[in-house]
Amino acid sequence: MSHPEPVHTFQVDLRGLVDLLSHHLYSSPRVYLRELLQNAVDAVTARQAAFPGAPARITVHTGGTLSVTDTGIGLTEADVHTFLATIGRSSKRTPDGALDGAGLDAARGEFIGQFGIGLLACFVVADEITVISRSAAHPGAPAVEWRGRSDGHYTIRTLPPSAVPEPGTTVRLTPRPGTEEWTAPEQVAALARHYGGLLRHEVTVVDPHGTPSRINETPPWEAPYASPHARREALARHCATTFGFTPLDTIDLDLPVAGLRGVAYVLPTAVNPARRAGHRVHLKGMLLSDQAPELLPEWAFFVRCVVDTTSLRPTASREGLYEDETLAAIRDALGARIRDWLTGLSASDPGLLHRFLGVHHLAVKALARHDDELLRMLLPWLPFETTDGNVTLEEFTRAHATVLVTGTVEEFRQVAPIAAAAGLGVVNGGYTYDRDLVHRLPEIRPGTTVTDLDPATVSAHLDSADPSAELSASAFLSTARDVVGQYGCDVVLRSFQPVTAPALLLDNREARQERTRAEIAGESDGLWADILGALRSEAPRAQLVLNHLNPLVRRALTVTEHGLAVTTAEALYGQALLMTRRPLRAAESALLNRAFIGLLNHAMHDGPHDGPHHHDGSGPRKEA
Ligand SMILES: Nc1ncnc2c1ncn2[C@@H]1O[C@H](COP(=O)(O)OP(=O)(O)OP(=O)(O)O)[C@@H](O)[C@H]1O
Repeated sequence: MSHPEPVHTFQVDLRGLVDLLSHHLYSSPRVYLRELLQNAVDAVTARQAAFPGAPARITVHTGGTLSVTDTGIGLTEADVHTFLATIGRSSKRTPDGALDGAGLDAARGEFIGQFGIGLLACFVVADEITVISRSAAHPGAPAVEWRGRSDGHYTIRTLPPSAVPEPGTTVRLTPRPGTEEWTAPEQVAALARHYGGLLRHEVTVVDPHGTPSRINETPPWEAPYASPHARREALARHCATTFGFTPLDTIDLDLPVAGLRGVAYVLPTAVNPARRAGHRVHLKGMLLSDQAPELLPEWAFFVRCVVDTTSLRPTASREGLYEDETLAAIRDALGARIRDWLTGLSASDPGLLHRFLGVHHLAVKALARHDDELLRMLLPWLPFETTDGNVTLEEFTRAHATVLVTGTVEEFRQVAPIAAAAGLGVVNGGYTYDRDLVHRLPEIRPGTTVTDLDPATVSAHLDSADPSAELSASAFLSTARDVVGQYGCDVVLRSFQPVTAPALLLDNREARQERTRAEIAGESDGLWADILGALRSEAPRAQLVLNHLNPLVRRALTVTEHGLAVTTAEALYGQALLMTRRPLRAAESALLNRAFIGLLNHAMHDGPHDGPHHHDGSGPRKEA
């Protein structure tokens, strides 16, 4: 015979549970006021639903004892046992509504509370809470007084109706020694404004002298204004008091399906894209979080939002947004709104667009790389560093049918003046996103050509020296080719502006890599040398372009004494190296030193210096 096994119920250590919920769920004791306001709002909402036109007021009295009184639905004695005295039970969902069940979904439509634990937050600042209530739904029922203690015990007594003349609820608490700072009158007023500034029902805080202050106001995006200008000004002021900056512009956010309204303020200064901005999210007026980056897509880091919504879900601590499909959908929709604003600007307010891009171009560039439509609309407006200065691609392409892009900032710095003088249009592609973006220009402006700048392109655009000059320079050029050839570099003679530049070293990444490979291969032996040798590529070599217009070069071309020619070639190459602004390798620094000492020796009529010199007479000479 098997007996049915006895079923037990979990035993709950009330003190432990109350302590856990009240002290560890919330980040700061200050949330007690939010929970009290929230319960009052929900009670008023419930009464309004049952009795439209009933009074809807919430009053906070400050002083030694704090009380929050509402004209809400109130509680009968039975309600108190069921809802107030049962942790985790809430009147705001159906009894079988599990935390994500249907009952909860229904409740979310109207109420802010849902978990049935909010009141416990009061035990962070007080050891005892008193609730005095009279039901609006059962006006004949006696008023009831509930006293709950943080050790989990409570008492209930009924009061004569005269003790509580109007339906509604008052929650009263006296701070525990040490927590008075959270219930001090100014603190309570500040907290009430912080959390309840956008509540829809009248909220008043009364100071110990009996002076009332109205706490809540119509959200500034909903208030009526005399003109669009007045509205803009009011919103700018709201942004300044809320976030501490005057916005470049204000974007209205309105998603009726999500019961969401609010504004996005455009930051007037650049911010670090990696630091996502915190947005203020209100739930049915009550502030849920003032640090919610998850409200917007990552790319929208140039705005700060304030929104009020009916559809987002809070986490149990009410300090964050519950990451669900609704939040994801809202994020996408708000992202689309901000993007529309941006694309609309080019038509509606180009001046503002320019100012915006002046500050946030990096954000837009990051965004445009993944968004074809945005790219099409904004690429022509984006500023780039070019040989024509800091201009938009629109202006730039008017002057240059072919757009050359450098791969690095250094390349641009070195080549830009010479390329510009030769009539070439070069864009600095060395900054984040720029090279990628410029390469997409032909998609938007058919007929435009975009090419990576390589040494051959530049030297092809420089005028050749006339043949007779080339001929008379051939002896020096040959020596120079031997000398500079050791560094994987060719030498050519051209005429280019500015005349002050003696030489230009055109180098690109592949050429540099090939030199590194050759260098390592030269130093290693055995297997490594073979492998590296096999990797030898036909990468373009660097080019030292000597400027035939430059007086120093003209003088160098006349040097006939071999030792001096070698030293001069080294000096010219060294100077061009310095102009590339890239760090010198050890061999290059050594070359520079050697060249200077060599020149010095010659100047002192010492003749060629006699230290170890691997070019001495060893290079293939073309003439005696
Ligand atoms: N001011 C009030 N007027 C009427 N009923 C109230 C009031 N305050 C609390 N209650 C009742 O007590 C219950 C428990 O309140 P509590 O704040 O602990 O949880 P909740 O508001 O339901 O949910 P949450 O944990 O999300 O705040 C409420 O569901 C409500 O029925």
